[in-house]
Parts: sequence; C-alpha cells; structure tokens
Amino acid sequence: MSSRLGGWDITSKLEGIHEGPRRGQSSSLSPAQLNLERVFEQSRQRQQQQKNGPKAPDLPNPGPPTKGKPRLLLMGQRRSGKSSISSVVFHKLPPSETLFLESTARIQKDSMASFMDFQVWDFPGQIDIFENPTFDIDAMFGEIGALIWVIDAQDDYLEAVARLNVTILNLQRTYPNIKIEVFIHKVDGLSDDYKQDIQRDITIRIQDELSDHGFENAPVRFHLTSIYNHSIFEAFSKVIQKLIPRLGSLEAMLTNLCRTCRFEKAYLFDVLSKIYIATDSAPADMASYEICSDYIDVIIDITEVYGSWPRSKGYRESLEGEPWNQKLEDQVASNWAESCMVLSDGNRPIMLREVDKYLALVAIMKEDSYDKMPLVNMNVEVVVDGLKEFFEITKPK
Ligand SMILES: Nc1nc2c(ncn2[C@@H]2O[C@H](COP(=O)(O)OP(=O)(O)OP(=O)(O)O)[C@@H](O)[C@H]2O)c(=O)[nH]1
Repeated sequence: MSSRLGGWDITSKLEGIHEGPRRGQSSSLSPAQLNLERVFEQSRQRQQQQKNGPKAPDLPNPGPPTKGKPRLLLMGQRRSGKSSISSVVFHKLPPSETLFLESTARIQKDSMASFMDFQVWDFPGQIDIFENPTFDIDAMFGEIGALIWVIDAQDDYLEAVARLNVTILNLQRTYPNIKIEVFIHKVDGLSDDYKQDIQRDITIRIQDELSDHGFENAPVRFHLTSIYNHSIFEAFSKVIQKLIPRLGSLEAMLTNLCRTCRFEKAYLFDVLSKIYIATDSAPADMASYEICSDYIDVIIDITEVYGSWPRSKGYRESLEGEPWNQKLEDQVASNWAESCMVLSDGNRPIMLREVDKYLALVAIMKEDSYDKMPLVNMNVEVVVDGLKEFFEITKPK
C-alpha cells in the first residue's frame, strides 16, 4: 500500500526498520527497549489476571492476549449528531453535508485501519439496548474501548441525560471499567458562558444520580464538541489516547524532543482522521492543534496532486527516461514525506515528518530553530525510530 503522505511505496523500507525488536530476540535490544517491553508485559499480565481472576503472580505465560479491536460506541438521542460525528471525523465528510444524512436505522459498524485498529459503532438513537432482549450486552461491552454519549446542546437535554444515567448505572454494575465520554455536542453558536453553564448542569445531574446510587468517581468525562470546528477532533483525540497502552512513554519521547530541539509543541497525528494520539507535556492549546492539523491537510493535498497517485506505466517510464535517466525514487530527496513551512508571524517554522503510513509527527518550532535544521533532523529521526519501535512492542500480539 502506498504511503499516504510520501507518495511512494515505503512498506518494504519500513519492514526493514521494524525488524529490530521482536519477542524472543531480547539480547539485541537496548536497555530502554528492554525496559519498555518489560513494563508493557507486566501491565498486560496484570490486566489479564484481573480479567481471569487471581493467578499465581510468577506464571511464565500470561495467557492469550486480549483479542479483537477496541470499540468506540456512539450512543445518544435521535438527531443528536452521532452519524455526523462519525462521518466528519472518520470519512472526511464536509460538516455542511451532514444536513443531508438520513436517520440511522441499524447499528453501523465501521472498522478503522489505523495505527491501532479499532471499530466505531453508530447506534440508532431510538434503540434502547437494555430494554431490547435481542442485544447481546456481553458481546457488545465485553471488549469495548469507550462509550461516547452524544447530547445535543441546542435541544432540551433532560431526556438525554436521564437515558445516559440509566445506561451508566446499568453498566457500572457489570462493567465498572468502561470509560464513558459525554460529548456535549453542537456547541457552535453558543456563547462561552452558556457552554460552561450547560456543562456544569449536565455534570451535576449525572454525578448526583450516580452518587445517589452509591457510585462515586465513575469514569465519566465531558467534552464540548461541534463538527464545525476542531473541537470534535480534539475530543476524539482524548478518547483515543485513553486506549493507547503506555501513553506516558510516547509523551515522554515528544517532551524530550521538544526540549532538545527547542520546539514549542509537538503532536503525533493519525493522518487519516487528524486525531492526535500524543503530544508533549506543554499545555495543549487549540490554536497550535488547528494549525498543525491544517498543515497535514495541505501536505495531503499537495501529495495528492504531485505525489501519491498511482502513475500509469507509460507516464512513469517517461518520468524515468530522458533527461533524468533515473528511477523515480532516486530522483527525490527523501523517501518519506518531509516538509517545513515558515509562518510569517514570528518566523516560527512548522515541520512535518511521516512516521509510517498512518502517523505523522508535526511540530511547531521556535524562532531560531530553523538555523539548526541538521540537528533538528537528526533528533527527529531518532524519535521517529523510537516511535516505530514503541508501536512494534506495544501492538497486540
Ligand atoms: N449545528 C450543528 N449541527 C450538527 C452538528 N452535528 C450534527 N449536526 C446536525 O444534526 C443533525 C442530525 O445529525 P445526525 O448525525 O443524523 O444525528 P444522529 O444522532 O446520527 O441521528 P439518528 O441516526 O436519528 O440517531 C444533522 O442535520 C446535522 O447536520 C454540530 O456540531 N453542530
């Protein structure tokens, strides 16, 4: 498969790089890799033990790893915006075209081939899964990553909150670890004060109900979202980040990169959805996320025009013939997508570097870092290799 950013097939090259750390070949691993493997293996064993009940702690084999893809369930009232969210984030539908989406009649299951394979299930608003005996609740929530409950902030939300409360109470008894993410949605056009008021009101209504039933500190988080700005991507980023094992190691890598290269902010993006799956420890602000995410769009557009389309044999031969007489791959400076752009305000360059076919590292540099590009490139190279190893080690086996 062709690289999404690079415009040529990099799979074979990546395979070469990926060949480093494999289970059972630990002797060739660096201390940091060994440590990451060990810590990851320990937490996997711990999770397995929690799932299977108590086990002897020193068993050499932790048992079969969790199968299946993490699942994001989109639930909420009719017309609250579930299908719009899924279409805009995962299928690049322009937000204005969601006006023409039809009501969902059956559960829509989407499989996302990404840095981490996951599924998105879009539920019809009218379905109440706990009332309907045909639903296999265990199969549905057994391997769930997160339940996203969408509430239309422009509508009367009391019924939506009541249904959410019933759902949380039902789930808390059997699946207390399920993460519940409440999207207070369609907040475009609402004033900041009003948004805060709604969020406070909904939070209190849910927490009160839960504590009345004896559930304190249930894993419920709230996000203010709209498909008409980046807030929906930001919210999904936070949801997906919760599913990444050892996220702290990723963040530490990016924080170190920012420190050594004097970057202002660095994001690791899932290119297709523009969800950021990790960032450095500096506080994230919407403006830097937006500019990095728009930059990815620009690069994708450019590579679509100048790079990644499959060329016909004849066209390729003409490009590789006179006057260059070289293979196309050898005519370009770099075997991966790499780009740097200087913003006119404050001369702060943004750099983008493809990690693999799904991920890209995008960073906002400081004013003077452009002069040190060779050093920056070297550090970025090291971090990109580290990121590849991270995903190789932590991917489900
Ligand atoms: N203003 C605004 N409208 C939105 C937003 N998201 C979705 N909508 C609109 O809300 C309407 C309903 O959206 P859908 O995605 O069909 O809602 P749904 O929850 O999937 O509905 P069902 O399939 O019936 O359960 C559409 O007209 C969308 O354009 C948003 O962020 N802001």
